[in-house]
Amino acid sequence: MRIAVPNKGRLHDPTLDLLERAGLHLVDGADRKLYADTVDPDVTVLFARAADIPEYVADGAADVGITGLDQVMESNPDLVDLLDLDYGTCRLVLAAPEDGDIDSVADLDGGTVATEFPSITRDYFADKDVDVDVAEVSGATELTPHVDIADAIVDITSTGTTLRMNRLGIVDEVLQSSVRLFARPDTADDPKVEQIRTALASVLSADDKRYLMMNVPAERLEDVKDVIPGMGGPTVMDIAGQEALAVHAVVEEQQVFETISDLKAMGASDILVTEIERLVE
Ligand SMILES: Nc1ncnc2c1ncn2[C@@H]1O[C@H](COP(=O)(O)OP(=O)(O)OP(=O)(O)O)[C@@H](O)[C@H]1O
Ligand SMILES: O=P(O)(O)OC[C@H]1O[C@H](OP(=O)(O)OP(=O)(O)O)[C@H](O)[C@@H]1O
Repeated sequence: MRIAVPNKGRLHDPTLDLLERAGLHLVDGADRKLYADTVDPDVTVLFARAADIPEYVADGAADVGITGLDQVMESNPDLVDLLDLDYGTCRLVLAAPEDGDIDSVADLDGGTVATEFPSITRDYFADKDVDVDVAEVSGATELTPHVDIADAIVDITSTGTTLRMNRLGIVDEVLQSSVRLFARPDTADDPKVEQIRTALASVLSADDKRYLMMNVPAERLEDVKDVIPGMGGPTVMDIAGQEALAVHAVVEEQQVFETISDLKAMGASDILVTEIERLVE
């Protein structure tokens, strides 16, 4: 099983972090290599450009890939999106000069749009029934409307800084993107692919949860159970030679603060809150 991951750029580090947290540590992950083995003898990592990864998966050079949805949609929309990994979050937008006369998609009829995403852009305008020339560029897209190469652009934005700096305003949103785990339709159901999907999903599930451990007076157990919004109820254990019970539960991170106040009011003591590495649901 081969996983294609970004070899550089903003997606490289978070992707390797995620693999590591999922238990797929690289065993010889020196930078700038093409391949790396992982601790799982059946899983190899293939490093490739973020934009090339969908092609590698489609061609069979890799079995699954991790890259932005924008890259998948541009290269091969037939690939199967298995899991939203929740980073590399950005939007592909149609933008035009703020002081120009393009206020709507229809205003671009007969015009030119520059983009690094020609396929998505063509599909978008075909869908809107607006006739444009698409000029493919390989970077610095934001400059093109100011040098008369294009009337508008389709490009990535996240904070909006780049558009603002180039005095471009958003006309419409074309696609919301984030990093995905994806596969070919014929391998999407493979048990090993499912194993990788489960491992990555377990890291995401653990991210917004905390493990709570505490001692609870036996007579307050039912009250404590009521305030712990844990998954499937808490685990309750006797403590040798003591009246109190040990109670463990998984709770949503954003509920930890409130839950602890309630628990203390019920006499819970020695409350420990820890992070969870993985949670297989
Ligand atoms: N500003 C951003 N905020 C969040 N995600 C982004 C941003 N820009 C790009 N991305 C996501 O990261 C992916 C890769 O972008 P990045 O800029 O790291 O690669 P790249 O520069 O195209 O790589 P290469 O240099 O190999 O061509 C994009 O396809 C998109 O999904
Ligand atoms: O809305 P913002 O937060 O300003 O982000 C948007 C910018 O981020 C990306 O470029 P990046 O910084 O990765 O440079 P590159 O595409 O030249 O690698 C993208 O191509 C935009 O230009």
